[in-house]
Amino acid sequence: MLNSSTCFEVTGLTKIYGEGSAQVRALRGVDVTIRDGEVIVLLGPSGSGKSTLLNILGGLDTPTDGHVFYHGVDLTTMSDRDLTSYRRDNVGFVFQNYNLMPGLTAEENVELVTEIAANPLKAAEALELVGLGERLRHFPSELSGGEQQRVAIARAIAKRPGVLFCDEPTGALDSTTSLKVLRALNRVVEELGTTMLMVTHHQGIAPLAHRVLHFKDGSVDREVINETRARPEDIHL
Ligand SMILES: Nc1ncnc2c1ncn2[C@@H]1O[C@H](COP(=O)(O)OP(=O)(O)OP(=O)(O)O)[C@@H](O)[C@H]1O
Repeated sequence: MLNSSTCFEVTGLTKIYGEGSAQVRALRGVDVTIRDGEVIVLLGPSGSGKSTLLNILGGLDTPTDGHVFYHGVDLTTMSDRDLTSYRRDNVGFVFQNYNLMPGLTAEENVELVTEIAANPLKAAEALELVGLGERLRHFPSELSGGEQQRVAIARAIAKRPGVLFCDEPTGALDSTTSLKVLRALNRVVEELGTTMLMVTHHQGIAPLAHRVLHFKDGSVDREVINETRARPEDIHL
């Protein structure tokens, strides 16, 4: 297992959406500790709270109760302004939809982030890391779905975030393309040491994790530790 310090300490995390009869308990007192450099895969049925946990840890949403400490600092008591700084300085997000700017090239899409980051990779370096060093001047419409997702990954990691959150990053891709995207993510975590949390419906991705959290009804129902992480070359989707 990793010999590193605590990245996230999550205690009693509860999220209730809505009120009265429309109330949904998305998280029911989640306790989990995540270490720096860990790769975590979150699995579980639709609606079991995976994205809600990711969004709260990423500072995109706030809990109803409980605490999230990032390197010892409690996100749940931060002002909106501090939470914005936390997101800007520490967090990268990759979603199922690539959300690239259609009028900008791959390089320019990544530069949108590198221009405002403190110690970024060069956009070209970030694109090189995800295997798109030859596609800098291409527009999103000139790239395949998997290539567009890799631009989105380059954009997310160019600021060298401490944590990378991926919500169904391969959800819109076929298995061959998914493996290319997973290879790019794997290279990022290995070369930059980024902590990564990935929500997926694809059980076959689980061997890539140090630890797999199985969600059920807003809780972590079961946790599986992989003694050895598989490489993307070794899994079949
Ligand atoms: N903004 C919101 N308003 C109201 N309910 C919400 C909101 N976001 C999520 N929920 C509800 O909270 C519960 C948990 O949702 P969440 O998206 O975390 O699940 P999930 O495990 O990520 O599901 P999926 O695999 O389908 O993405 C669901 O019942 C969902 O409908």
